[in-house]
Amino acid sequence: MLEEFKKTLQESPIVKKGEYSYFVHPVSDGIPEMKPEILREIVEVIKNNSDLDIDKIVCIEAMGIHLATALSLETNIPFVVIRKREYGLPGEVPVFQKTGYSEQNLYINQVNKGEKILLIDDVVSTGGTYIAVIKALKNMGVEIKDAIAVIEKGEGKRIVEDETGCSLTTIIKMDVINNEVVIESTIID
Ligand SMILES: O=P(O)(O)OC[C@H]1O[C@H](OP(=O)(O)OP(=O)(O)O)[C@H](O)[C@@H]1O
Ligand SMILES: Nc1nc2[nH]cnc2c(=O)[nH]1
Repeated sequence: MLEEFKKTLQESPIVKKGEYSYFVHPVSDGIPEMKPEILREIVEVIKNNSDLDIDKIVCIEAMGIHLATALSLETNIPFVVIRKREYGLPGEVPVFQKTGYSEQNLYINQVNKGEKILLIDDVVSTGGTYIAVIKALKNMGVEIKDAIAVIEKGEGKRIVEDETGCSLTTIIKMDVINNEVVIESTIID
């Protein structure tokens, strides 16, 4: 279980974004090509480790979308996308997202007070994205039953949990050391 995911992650090219060492992997970038078995394994692990008594899956553009799609097809639970585009629809909530290499606004639409959700994204690294999104969803009165970041890079999980009080499930913990991906643990170890 997770063998192909671990192997491909270890083979990730590393590119520099300023000082930031950015790994490139199908789960987090859509390149190199995604092997369907990696997605299947991720969905299986999420199903086994989540409360699926929820109203919807909520993912973050762009690289949460294929994960939410795969999970939705497998569970029959609908999903919505927190977009990078502003729509100006009634109730839209803007969220300022700052990562290790970028900053921009995200926009939450069609997630309602009192709804139970599973939040999913591909990576947690500095924690900037999850902290901003979780705080906004909590302020909106949304019940986050599970928050999942498939790949945990560095200390992102702890940072998010300390800052939001919301527990974050991650499937693979890794870091980039001396220009290479080092896998530290997986959820099934
Ligand atoms: O923990 P953080 O440091 O905040 O990093 C995590 C975020 O970075 C990536 O998003 P990015 O903004 O690169 O967008 P993408 O999904 O469109 O690639 C990733 O999808 C997370 O949303
Ligand atoms: N693909 C990818 N996404 C990220 N999101 C935050 N950090 C990273 C990274 O190093 N690689």
